[in-house]
Parts: sequence; C-alpha cells; structure tokens
Amino acid sequence: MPTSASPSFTTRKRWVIGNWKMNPNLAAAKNLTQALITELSTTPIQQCQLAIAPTHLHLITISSLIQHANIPSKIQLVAQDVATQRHTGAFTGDISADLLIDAGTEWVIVGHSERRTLHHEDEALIELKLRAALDAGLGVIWCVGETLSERESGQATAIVTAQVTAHTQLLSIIDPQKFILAYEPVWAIGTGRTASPEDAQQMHATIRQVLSHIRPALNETSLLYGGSVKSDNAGLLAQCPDIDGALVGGAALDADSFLQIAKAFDIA
Ligand SMILES: O=C(CO)COP(=O)(O)O
Repeated sequence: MPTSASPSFTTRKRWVIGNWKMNPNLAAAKNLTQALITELSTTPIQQCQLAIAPTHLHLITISSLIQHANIPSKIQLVAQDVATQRHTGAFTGDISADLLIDAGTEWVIVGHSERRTLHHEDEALIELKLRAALDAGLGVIWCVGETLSERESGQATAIVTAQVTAHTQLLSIIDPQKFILAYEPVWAIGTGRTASPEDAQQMHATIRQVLSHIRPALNETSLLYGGSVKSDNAGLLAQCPDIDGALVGGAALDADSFLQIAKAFDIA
C-alpha cells in the first residue's frame, strides 16, 4: 500500500467525474445520462459524488434530465471550459461563468492539458478563468500534470508543483468547498497507459503537502486522478490514501464502465 500524506481520519469528499470532451452527439448524450439515472435509481452510489461534463451545447438539456431524475444523490453538472470574462458582453463565441450557471452548471474544468496544449492556455490565462468561475460562484476542477518528456527527465514533481504554486495567491483565498484538484499526467490521457498506483499516490501526496503548506485548510481538498482510468484499474487507485476520486474520459462514455469506476470509489 503506498504511503500517505493524509491523516487517518478525513472529511474529504470522493468524486468520480466524467469528462465527455467533444464526443457524444445530443441523442447519445441524452441516452448516456438516462442510462446513468436508470442504473442509479436501483443501485445508488452513496459515498462518492458523481458528476458529468457534457459539451456546452448540451448543458441545458442534460441539466433538465438530471433535475427531474428520481435518484437519491443528484449527478452534478460540469462545464468543460469557461470564458475569462465573467459577464455578458462582446466576446464572440465565449461562454461566461454566469451563462454556465444559468444553464444549470455547478462546476467547470480549468487547466485541462488539452486546453493547455491545443489552445495554448498558460498559467496567466488559467488564473483568469479560475477567478472568473469562482467569482461567479462556480466550483473549479483544476487540472495539472506533466508530459512524458518531463516525467522521463525526472521533472514531474517540479512541473506539477510549479503548476500549483503559480496560483498561490488565489489558493490562499479560495473557498475549499469550491475547489477540486485533478492530477492528470499528460502521457496517460487517452493512451491506455495509466500511472501506477504508487506513482499516482506519490504525486497526490506531494500535491497535498504543497496545498497544505500554502494553507492548512487545503489539506482537505479532494484530489482526483485522471488518465486512462478504467473499471479494471480503478480499484487499486481507489485504495491509495491520497486519491479521492477520478476524472474519467473515454471510460465515462459508457454508463456501465463509468458506474463500475464509481463503485470502486464508493467506499467510506
Ligand atoms: O482527460 C481525461 C479526463 O479529463 C482523461 O481521459 P481518459 O480517461 O480518456 O484518459
């Protein structure tokens, strides 16, 4: 069992969050949501909060399905991106945090490696997005992670620490209830190559120490692992003391595999 940076008792929440990326069309997104609701109405997940992140276009429809679902614990709704500008205005193509809230969204993913790489989002832009989201009242699922060359050259810890400490000022005032951090090594995303439970645990323990050092209240931050999480590797990840859940891409597109991952994390 990997070593822990955590106290033996914790109030940290467990989360399993499906990032659907630019995948299901509207019919498939509705079917996937309905399949989750149907399964959860008979087999509830109790210790682990579930959330899904459809494309912006589908948020209102999926929000309505979730709101009307008769299940013990509501599935929370996550957006995949947010504008740096909080309010309405002349920002063609952008979607503000206020508009996301209007559509029923409670959380937003910020700093995902696909945004960092494909859209050249740097720490300054990520900070603007984090602040815009938090100012509006959204929670943030903030992603960090190193590339393969950074890991192979022994820089993984330094890179991830730098990604977190770039926002020390914000972290010193952030509402811990509105903050989830996801460690997603870039080389593990969509590759089928997941980090070993030992490596993932070690990085999570480091992140927890960095956060606690910035502010003791952040010791209770939920830290999620992301990167090729599947039903067959979730069990071992869930046993790591500093891994509080998973941010799931490909395996979240199938209701059964997503719920199997959720069940692996559905432990007290
Ligand atoms: O990027 C991810 C979640 O945000 C992980 O994607 P995969 O689970 O497909 O590797």
